[in-house]
Formats: sequence, structure tokens, C-alpha cells
Amino acid sequence: MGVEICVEGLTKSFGHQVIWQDVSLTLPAGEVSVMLGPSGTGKSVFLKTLVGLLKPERGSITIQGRDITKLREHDLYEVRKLFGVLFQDGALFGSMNLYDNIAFPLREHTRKSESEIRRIVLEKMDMVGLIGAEGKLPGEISGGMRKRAGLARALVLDPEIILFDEPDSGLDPVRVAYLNQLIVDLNAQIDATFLIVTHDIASARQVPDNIGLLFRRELVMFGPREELLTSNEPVVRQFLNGRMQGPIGMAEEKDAAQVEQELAALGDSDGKGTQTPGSQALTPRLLPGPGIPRPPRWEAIARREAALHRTTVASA
Ligand SMILES: Nc1ncnc2c1ncn2[C@@H]1O[C@H](COP(=O)(O)OP(=O)(O)OP(=O)(O)O)[C@@H](O)[C@H]1O
Repeated sequence: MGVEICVEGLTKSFGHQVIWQDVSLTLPAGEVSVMLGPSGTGKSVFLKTLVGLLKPERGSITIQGRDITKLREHDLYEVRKLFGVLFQDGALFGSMNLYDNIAFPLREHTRKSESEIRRIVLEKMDMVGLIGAEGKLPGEISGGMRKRAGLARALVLDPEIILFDEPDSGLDPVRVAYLNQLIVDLNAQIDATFLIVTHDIASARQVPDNIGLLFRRELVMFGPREELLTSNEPVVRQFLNGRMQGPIGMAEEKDAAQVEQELAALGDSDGKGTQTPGSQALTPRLLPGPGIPRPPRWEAIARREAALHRTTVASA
């Protein structure tokens, strides 16, 4: 069914370098959340901290009533079984064919028979559209197929939470569209809690229930997709529109006067986000494919989005 992850007051540093501080958010059970942020703002560090690979200095991460930042290695090992992680390059073993790569967690962490393992591996390969490629080596297949193989491997232990680290990196737009559909379909089918780190704005607009944005060592915003997409907060707007004008600079932050000037030139209020709330366009959400029932939460989301649409139309 997926589990909720509740993060409170989380701070992570490496030596004197604070990566982010006082991050608080709740990833709702079974929902898809996306974490955005300029390069180097610590999105991958956030994923690694959630899964217990990095220890934060302060704050808590509560999963099923336990603060995983306080767990000893043995208990952490148990909690990690709740997670499936899709690393950027799929993180496959180059010398093993896809079947053995995907079977690996089952052989390592369970006592299932080879026939049971075969059933599970083929089921997951089917879910990600890789049937027939069992004997291929990772080096013989495309980047998109490697991602899907990594995803099948992340699924074999039936995780409650799946973390995706830039699943779309290095893929062409068509492969990204297929992968996004696969993510939405999978979420509807297995109901796990998904957190996706991505730079792809089109994906961030269409796929998640919730969006977060890390910037200047802080979580600028985290909330329902429609709230972020219609937000007038300058950092959020700049990032979601992928433009140069705004608080986010090439290498460092810009000064306030420059930001104000740029936003004024764009006709974007006074740079302080004082436009009418909800005046930004809301991209339609990506729906599960034919034959895949929509999860129950979709009705409530559709009502929320329709209400927001009515407000937008009324204020236009
Ligand atoms: N193990 C580590 N030790 C020291 N510094 C680290 C470590 N891991 C990450 N960092 C630093 O943390 C910062 C954030 O890195 P991270 O990879 O999480 O950023 P990101 O937002 O995922 O970037 P990108 O979008 O470019 O992938 C970087 O400055 C990086 O050098």
C-alpha cells in the first residue's frame, strides 16, 4: 500500500559545507512526489539520507513509527528492505545478464526457490516491457532499457517506497515520455510511495502528486503539484519555466536588485510574487494507461484541480 515518510527539521553537512538545513516534509503514502532543484543543491544527498546511507546532523525521518536516523545498522538493514532504488545509470552489474541482475536481490535477501525467483523476475520484466531481453548484457542494450532493467530490479522485493535518482537523465524525449507513463502506470498498479529526483520540467509538471524544490540550502516549497505549478514564488516560477531571469544564477545567487529588474522586464509582478495566486497555467496530469484503474486518491485530486481551474478562470 506504500508507507508515509515524515521528515522533520533535517540538516545535512559535509564538514563545514551545509548541504541543506531544517528540511521538513511528508511524502504521503502511495503518492508520487518529485524533488527539483538546481545542480548541487543536494537532491541525491537527500535520497541517500532517506534510505539511511548518509546520516543527517539534525532532524528525524519517521517511517512506520520509527525514526530511522536513530537506528542501529542491523535495524536499518530491515528498514532498507522497504525501499527500492533506481540509480541514475541503473547500477547494473556489467558481467551479468538482465535476468541475473534482476534476480540478484531475491537471491541475496530471500530464500525463494529458483522457480519462484523466475516467476517474480519475469513478472517484473513484463511490467517494465523487457520480456525477451533476459539474456542481454547491460552493455548490449540502450540507456532506456538499462533504466527499465534497473527499475525491474528495484521492484523485485515488492518495495513500499521507490526512490528514483534522475530516471530521465540521458534519455531522448520519446524515451522520457514512455518512462513517465511507466512510472504513472506502476504507481497505479503497486501503490508504493514514489520519490523522483529530476531536472526534467515536463516530467515534473505531468507526473507527480507533489513537488518540492531545494534552493539555497533550504526546501523552498513542498506541496501538491497544482500549488507549485500555479505558484508565483519567484524561485519556483523560474525553475518550472526553465528561464535565466530570476533568483537562480549560473554559479551563485544573484543580488536582489538584479532579480527585481529581470522579473519586471518579464512583466512578472515586482519580483516578490505578488501576482494573483493561481494565475499560472496548470499542465494536465498524466493518466494511467488503458485498462489500469486509477487509484482512489485521483478523485480528490481531480476535484482540487477543477476548483483551482475555476478560480483561475474567474480571476482571469
Ligand atoms: N559523500 C560526500 N562527501 C562530501 N560531499 C558530498 C558527498 N556527497 C555529495 N557531496 C556534495 O554535496 C553537494 C550536493 O550534491 P548532490 O549530488 O546531492 O547534488 P544534486 O542536487 O543531486 O546535483 P545534480 O542535480 O547535479 O545531480 C555537492 O556539493 C557534492 O559535492
